[in-house]
Amino acid sequence: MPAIEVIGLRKTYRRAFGRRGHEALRGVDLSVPEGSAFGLIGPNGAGKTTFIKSILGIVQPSEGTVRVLGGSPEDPRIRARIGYLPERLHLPGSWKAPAFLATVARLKELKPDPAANLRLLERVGLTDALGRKIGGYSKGMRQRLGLAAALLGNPALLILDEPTDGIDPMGRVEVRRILQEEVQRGTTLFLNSHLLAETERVCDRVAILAEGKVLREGRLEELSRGGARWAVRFAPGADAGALASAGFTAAGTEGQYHVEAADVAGLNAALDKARAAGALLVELKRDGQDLEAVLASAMGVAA
Ligand SMILES: Nc1ncnc2c1ncn2[C@@H]1O[C@H](COP(=O)(O)OP(=O)(O)OP(=O)(O)O)[C@@H](O)[C@H]1O
Repeated sequence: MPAIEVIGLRKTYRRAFGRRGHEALRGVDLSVPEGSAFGLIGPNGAGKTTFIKSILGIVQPSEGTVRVLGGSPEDPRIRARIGYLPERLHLPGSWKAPAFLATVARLKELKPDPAANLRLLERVGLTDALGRKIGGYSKGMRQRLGLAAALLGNPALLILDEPTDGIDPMGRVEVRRILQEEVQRGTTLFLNSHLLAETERVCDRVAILAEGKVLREGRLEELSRGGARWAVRFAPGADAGALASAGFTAAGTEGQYHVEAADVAGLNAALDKARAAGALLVELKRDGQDLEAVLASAMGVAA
């Protein structure tokens, strides 16, 4: 069962006095596998936030069906299993973080657990700010608190709209680590981020949305064409003949090779053969397009 299943989703925002509305989503089909880390990318105004609000039942679709965790997003039992970080977070400025989390936990009908809430605030890096009023928080601190609120109650599905907006580079590393831990725990992650490098590092599947339509969708390595090819650097002195018979082709520069591998197991099998022949691995990277290039070429198709 997919964590999110959307078929034929359309959303037209109505305008006053019967004027023609704005079509933010124009027939979106999307299936997000359970346990995946799914990234939604696309230009400003593509409909990403509208899509997220539709799968949360905040925006009423004009057409189409939305199923989340096997049920309706309007079902309170389904909503209780979703953690959501909105793009624009409204926080009570005169409150402190522990009181805010306790209130969110109560709204989510969770058992009061102040110690668990404090651990969560520590996890998002807010321990030093516990005594401060939220109104004095920086943008990044507000985002961290929003993330803590989304993580309350170990949700089965995490939907995050620009989670690292305003967070400094080191903070982004921490947030990324938290998201990776959540995915390892089995949580499905649905991420909308303008930071493509972020999406690339965290997500295994990506959909490109533009002008209310999905232009491309799939596994990250499938989208970044050439994803089956890896660039490998071995320490000087590697046996070129042995490397060739293990499937490595020399790339010109000393020690630099390419290898084709359909999956991670195939890649490791080739590396095992190289190491068995005495070659020492120095560097390994995917030899494909990055997400920015994938997005640019998809947008070219759309133009
Ligand atoms: N409440 C609304 N009423 C009318 N139009 C809206 C409303 N919300 C969004 N829109 C319009 O729908 C389109 C899609 O907006 P949306 O916020 O979903 O895009 P987005 O991909 O999230 O953009 P961004 O990356 O800039 O946040 C835009 O043209 C926007 O102006």
